[in-house]
Amino acid sequence: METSFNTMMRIVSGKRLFGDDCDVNDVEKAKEFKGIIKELVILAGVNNRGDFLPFVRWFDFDNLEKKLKGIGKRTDAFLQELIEEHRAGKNNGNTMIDHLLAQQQSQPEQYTDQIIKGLSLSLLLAGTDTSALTLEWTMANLLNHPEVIKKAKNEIDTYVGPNRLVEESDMSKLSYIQCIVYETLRLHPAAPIWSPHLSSEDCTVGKYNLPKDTIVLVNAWAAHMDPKMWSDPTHFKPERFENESEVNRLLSFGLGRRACPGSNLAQRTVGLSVALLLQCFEWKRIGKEEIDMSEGTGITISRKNPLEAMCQLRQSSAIKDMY
Ligand code: HEM
Repeated sequence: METSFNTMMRIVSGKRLFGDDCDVNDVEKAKEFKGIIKELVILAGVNNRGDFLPFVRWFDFDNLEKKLKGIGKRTDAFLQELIEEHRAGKNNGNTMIDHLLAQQQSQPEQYTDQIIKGLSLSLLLAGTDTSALTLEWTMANLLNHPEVIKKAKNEIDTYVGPNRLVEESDMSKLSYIQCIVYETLRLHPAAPIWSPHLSSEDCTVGKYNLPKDTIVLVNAWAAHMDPKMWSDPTHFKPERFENESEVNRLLSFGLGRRACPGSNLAQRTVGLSVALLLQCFEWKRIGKEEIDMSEGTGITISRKNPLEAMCQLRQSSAIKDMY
């Protein structure tokens, strides 16, 4: 989660907030914000009785409103501080906040601080947990399939070799690693239920007639498990994506105008992270039993139990040079 948080923070504000070389105050703030994201993701997936029985809202039985207001204030303070740092010229550069503040100069009514905070939060919320979970599920799948690890390492050894680390530009050659990421996105789509879509005109989906303005909730997870769509759907088989056209059947990033704008970034960062983890370490399960693949609850598909694994540095010149 810290890696994906750093990636998103670099885009939004140009800072990394986790790592040995980071300012201690920043690390403290980042820890707090990481906690906020976790809480928000959990709260977003909670069933609110008040949505179904409006009179129940008066009582706020589960304290949901109070919790959300509290988190809202903490989030707002974190993001406002980021904006003020940029406004004061402390962190200026090619970042999202800087570009939006530049727009604020010419169109202040359009680009208010509130809008800038909202956009920053959308990226941090939508991009952090999803990418981190996908990486965790990928590693869990790999630990249960040592033969896949072996094939992926062969690919890295062939196309990158032992003398340097994998770079982003190598990813187009590491097609098997991409297949591993696709297969993980099929089995564990981090955002299984798309954001609500609305039919803009009368239409038919499968055997259902949808009148205009019907809210449609798509369950990507269920479609990915459909035996009519995928052979042996519950099994982890990255090879199924060696036929490139199969990728078009993945629904993990939504479809249409509201599809995920971070899909390319997410696939690249997860793919590169997996490649580096396999290039630099030997991986093993902590016991003989397979890794438990039970899912937790919430709006994103997290693991029920955090992944635990053993790893050992691989002996190669690229890795030795780093130490
Ligand atoms: C593996 C990682 C990710 C997965 C599985 C994922 C999945 C999704 C899904 C299913 C949607 C809803 C699409 C729809 O309703 O049609 C969505 C929306 C969105 N995602 Fe992602 N996402 C990921 C990473 C990211 C990243 C890295 C970013 C930011 C750079 C991002 C930003 C967004 C935003 C802003 C939306 C809302 C788009 C809109 O409503 O117009 N996501 N994502």
